[in-house]
Amino acid sequence: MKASNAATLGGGEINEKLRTFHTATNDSDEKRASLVDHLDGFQPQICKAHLWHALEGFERYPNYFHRWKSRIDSREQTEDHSLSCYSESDHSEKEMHDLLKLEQALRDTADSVRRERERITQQRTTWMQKIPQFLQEYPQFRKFWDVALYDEDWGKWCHGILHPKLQELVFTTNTTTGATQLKACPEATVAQILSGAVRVEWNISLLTKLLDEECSDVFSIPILSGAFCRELIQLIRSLRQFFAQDTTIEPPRFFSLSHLGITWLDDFLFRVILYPISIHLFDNIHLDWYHSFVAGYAAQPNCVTPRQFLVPHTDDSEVTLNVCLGDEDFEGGLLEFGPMRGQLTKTKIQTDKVQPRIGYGLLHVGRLMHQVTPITAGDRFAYIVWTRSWTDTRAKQCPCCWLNHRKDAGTCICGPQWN
Ligand SMILES: O=C(O)CCC(=O)C(=O)O
Ligand SMILES: [Fe+2]
Repeated sequence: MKASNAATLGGGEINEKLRTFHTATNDSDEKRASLVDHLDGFQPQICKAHLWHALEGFERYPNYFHRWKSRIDSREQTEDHSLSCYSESDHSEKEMHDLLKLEQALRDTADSVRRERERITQQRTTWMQKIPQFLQEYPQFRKFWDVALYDEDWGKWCHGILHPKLQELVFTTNTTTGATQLKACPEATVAQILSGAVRVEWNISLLTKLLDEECSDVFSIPILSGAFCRELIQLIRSLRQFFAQDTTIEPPRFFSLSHLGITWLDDFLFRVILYPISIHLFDNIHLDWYHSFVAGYAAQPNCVTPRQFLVPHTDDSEVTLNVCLGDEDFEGGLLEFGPMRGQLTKTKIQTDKVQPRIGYGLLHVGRLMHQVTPITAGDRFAYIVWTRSWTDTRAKQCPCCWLNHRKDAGTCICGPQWN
């Protein structure tokens, strides 16, 4: 099945979903009301907090479920002023019933993880099966899939891809052999760096020459050449059009070139730019994984450029790299940066405007508020790489505290005071 155009057009919402907002208070009041009159109130399948409590409780003390009887006892006593009509065996049955419900909720969760894994695998296989046909129609893009690139030396590899300033500062020529080398790791081959077998380390003086602080906590760095950005845009447009023609498959909603078999660009951006530079810029962050996608914008959104603007948000990332690809003549589409997540007040937020420059990447932590102003003319493409780290800020906080902007986790089930 092919998704309808309407489903793939976003118009600036995060994740391009249509959202209906309820206030948090109404939501939880309603939920509480429906659960409170229900003697059998444990609902791990519909109430995530119940599932969490049961799991955490299980972890923390033995016989967790035995304690749950007290709720029934006290209700019985206040309502009837008599002893509970529940017998011991009723209580045991309830415990067993709750355990069964917990097991079921966990099985359902595992099932949906499995279904998602199968869906993703199937979807990627389908997309990859279409690539040979795409390359028949568009042979000019063959080199993007050419894995032989990995065997090239750095000189051939980066020719035409990198911004001249990056190339000049990061590469050097071996005077004896004449081969181009990465200054930071002179002995390393393209394949070793892109696979992560050899780690790149930047020194501060090199970074000082390359980086500019565009506004507080947002750094820019020249990465890709203008010509390569143009080629990338042509590739993205052609892929979009190719997939849009095919009514038998669901097209990728956001283009991740890696999911279509082009992994070297992401590997380069992660291993040469994001990982080693973040260590210096963002408090010694060591990044673990990355996910990239292309965001396309136009004054009149369509399937190639589905957004017109982007609402204020923070990213699902520890550090984000946002490389502006162009087009050359787009107007509007400024990036506005606000405060860090959680520092937002009810008053109008102070923002800094940054004009994206073609080929330049912006590096910022994902929890910095940002938005994209409406495009007024032309098309605008951004190559976004989100990264995460299992040892840094986002991974240290439970998702519930994160989403609720809790600074002090004491009120959350994950906090040390919870018992
Ligand atoms: O298009 C941009 O410059 C920013 C996109 C972005 O912030 C996002 O997709 O999360
Ligand atoms: Fe973002």
